[in-house]
Amino acid sequence: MFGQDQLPSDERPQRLTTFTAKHRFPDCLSSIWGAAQSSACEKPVPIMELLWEMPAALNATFSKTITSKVFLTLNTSGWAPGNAIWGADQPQAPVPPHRGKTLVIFHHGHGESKGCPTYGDTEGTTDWLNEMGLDVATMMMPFVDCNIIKDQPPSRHGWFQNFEDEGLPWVRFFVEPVIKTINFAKNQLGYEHIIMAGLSGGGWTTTVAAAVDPRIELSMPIAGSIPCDFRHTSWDFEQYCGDRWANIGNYTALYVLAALEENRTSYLAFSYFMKRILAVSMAVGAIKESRTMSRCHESGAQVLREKLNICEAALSDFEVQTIHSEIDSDQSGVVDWQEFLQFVARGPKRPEDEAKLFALRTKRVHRNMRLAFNKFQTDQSAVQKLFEKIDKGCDRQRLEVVGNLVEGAADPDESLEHFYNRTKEGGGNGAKIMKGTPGINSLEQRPKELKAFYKTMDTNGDGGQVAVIISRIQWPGPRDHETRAACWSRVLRKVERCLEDAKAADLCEEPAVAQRKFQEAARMLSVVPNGQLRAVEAWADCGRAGLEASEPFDALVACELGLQLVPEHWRCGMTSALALESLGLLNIAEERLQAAARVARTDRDTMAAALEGLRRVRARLAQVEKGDAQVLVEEIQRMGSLLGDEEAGYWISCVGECSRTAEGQAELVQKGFLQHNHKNLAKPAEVARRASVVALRYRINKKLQRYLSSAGLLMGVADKCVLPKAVSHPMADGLMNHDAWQTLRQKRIAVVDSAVPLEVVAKVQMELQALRSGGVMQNDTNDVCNPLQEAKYLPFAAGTAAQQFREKCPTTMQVMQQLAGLATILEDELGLRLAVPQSAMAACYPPRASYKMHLDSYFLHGCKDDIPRKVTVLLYCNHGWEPRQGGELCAWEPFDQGRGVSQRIEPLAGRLVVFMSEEIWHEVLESHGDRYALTVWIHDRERAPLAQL
Ligand SMILES: O=C(O)CCC(=O)C(=O)O
Ligand SMILES: [Fe+2]
Repeated sequence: MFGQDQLPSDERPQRLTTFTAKHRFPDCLSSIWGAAQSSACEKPVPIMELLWEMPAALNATFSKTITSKVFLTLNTSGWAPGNAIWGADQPQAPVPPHRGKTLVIFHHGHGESKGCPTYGDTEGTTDWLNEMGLDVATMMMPFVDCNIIKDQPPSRHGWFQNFEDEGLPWVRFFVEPVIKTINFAKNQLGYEHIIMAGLSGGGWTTTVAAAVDPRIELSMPIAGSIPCDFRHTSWDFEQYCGDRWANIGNYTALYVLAALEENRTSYLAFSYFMKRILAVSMAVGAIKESRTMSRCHESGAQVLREKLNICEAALSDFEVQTIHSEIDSDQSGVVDWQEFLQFVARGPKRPEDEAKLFALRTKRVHRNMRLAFNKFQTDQSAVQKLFEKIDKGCDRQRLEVVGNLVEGAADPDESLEHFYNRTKEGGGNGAKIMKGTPGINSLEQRPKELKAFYKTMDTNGDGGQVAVIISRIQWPGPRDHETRAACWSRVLRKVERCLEDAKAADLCEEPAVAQRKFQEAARMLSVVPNGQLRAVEAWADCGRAGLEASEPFDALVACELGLQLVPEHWRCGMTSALALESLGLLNIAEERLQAAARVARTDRDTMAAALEGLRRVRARLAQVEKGDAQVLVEEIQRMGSLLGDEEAGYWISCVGECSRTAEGQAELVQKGFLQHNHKNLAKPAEVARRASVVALRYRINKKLQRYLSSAGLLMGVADKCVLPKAVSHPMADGLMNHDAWQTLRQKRIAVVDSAVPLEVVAKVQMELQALRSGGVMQNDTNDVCNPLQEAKYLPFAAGTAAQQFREKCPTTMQVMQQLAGLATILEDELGLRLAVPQSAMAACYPPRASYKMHLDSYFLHGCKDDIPRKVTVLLYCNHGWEPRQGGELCAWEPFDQGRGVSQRIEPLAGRLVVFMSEEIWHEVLESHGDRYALTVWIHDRERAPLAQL
């Protein structure tokens, strides 16, 4: 695979231009600061621009021409001999630059020159190299900085996931421009030596390029990668250690290849990653001496820093402690030889990581299957065949129900009768399927029997909802000629078997199996006549086993499902509190334990258990509040492992970086992760610890909401979606004009005034005010970033719940549907594949409420299971809003986390704001009035669960 004969041989770029750019030399600017006109530092620089074009096609949808620009600049020794280019000895008339023998390729990775004004030279590195007498080819990765293209994929490098999924090589799009540039430099321009250096993503590219192309004699990757064994947290798609190609070489092999031949050298500059390596070396050192290493006290870290002659910023106590605890797998506080060897040997692949990877793969397979199913459904006879298969000899009635459900948009709370009538009237695919389904018409003509059918489905006597039917589909119903009673006893036999298996697994200490079996039993028991009490018990056991299997999210969901059946169930309540405790959500755990203690008042033992839990959680809360370093580190680890390396790594490294400077600490306060009085603590590590706990807890809470929502316990977070065409709206077209679409494409955010007529907005506002005074909107006390906001997710698509709201707030419903109708147009205008959840958010920011700086989805920042929000659509409904009432929305430029300038958008009535949920950091400033808004989030179809089979 390696070696020049495998590399592309192109040596002529698709376009070659030369031009002279007025270039402002950064070095110069600083030396004349305040003294002269900055234009005095601008000099014409001759530049040769190469353009490489690579077609990257997967199929009709994923096809782009990837362009890579390379800027060749010659050494500027003519301008200034030596290093001090603006010194007194600068020649009056410069000697024209001449080409040397060595070309340095400097790769800027993700580049940050903001739109390429300085031929990609982000921070003057190219200048500096030129001044040193070197010729430089400056380049960067596809889709960034100078390589941004017209129909840029919004996910940037995440776009290559599609290639990864299909097993097609995509690393070439990053590396081949480098190789071709070397071809050009050597064969066309006659350079004799090639050096390559790069920063960050450029460091990564340097590592990969130097491994495959032996013509690179000297390579210097800076902060680009780290061996995967060190649990590297990547910042962008191409660098994931999970990618197939990275598994081949695990980076380490690539480093070796870069210096394999005698005449080749590679300097690796780890910078940021250095810390982890140092920490491990420290462990080795300590182990060599004493064979064990006790938890690193701060003084220990200090000794280490002194020995290595590095400062605290390079290796913080926090870092040392974190790595120590990572190695200390039994958490005894002491690392022994065994643990250390294990750590080094196992790299990132612990059994639980393997399991997670496996789950991810399974999810992917499921997603593909779902997509396949969607295609399948359009063919009526195929659907019928499918039913036959699912039905497997069960009664006709079930078959028809499946038919109804295929039509989608099933609201679990909708009454069966309403659901049946709606699908019948609904037209489209569902109606066709029903008409073609044998037996359905005959039932329709016999209303009495239809009613009887509803009744048989209403097993728990609460009126019969779609949810019951859905759960019934999950177990085998009565077979042909089987009586209903016989069917139930068959199900009960299955339940008993499940429970036996579960208990056996309990005895064998296989909690994951027990959890699954208890869950299966609980599901069946929930629909068996009079099964509720046993169902709750099974849910409680499922929760307990889930906790033992270290699956607190699942455990919590199980207990909540139990509590839905019997709200006062003590064991479910208690286990749910324990699950919250192990999630690190101590505040809610405390509330739950208080409630459990109240319920348990009559029973001494249970009361004692609740009080014991309460004492433990309160003590923990107090330690966290006090800032106890060890406790905070433990909480960070606990929540970090629940979030996964990638997401946790993102938040911990962001917070860690911010804690080091006053400016960064202010940003943490702005994001809601740091209390004012914790700024300027003696050590940045203390700030980092406190803020990391808050940030991780915030993300855990969000993750929990996704779990609850997927289990149908919470509306509005991970709702099932429908395809955009199912919610297209004739008036959506009028919301945005040509210019607005253009702005959205380019700036990733667009603001449209009077998108909805004022009289309509006034009605919406009145309806929302009425909802709010009816106590329908609620505040999430755990959302530290969004304090005091009150919100309600309104189902706007179908079902009885939507019916209810339609009666209460008809105009709001219409407007929400109109906003959701933007999805089809968004698909066309931005080339996206979208899906629309079936609810939207109505929110009120009362006085003092705000929303700290955030993204609406962190998918591109490592949180791969975040809500798949792609586009945020907001409509403000505040008649006569005045500037003194505050509440402006501040939005930064794409991917700018609040460092540059932001636009301030007042929440004026009828104003529509549309932006890319994963790209635009935004904040709502403190409101001084009751500020109303409607928000529809449009999801990425690839990752959204569709409301169909
Ligand atoms: O109401 C607004 O202006 C924005 C609210 C927001 O950012 C959100 O709910 O995610
Ligand atoms: Fe937001």
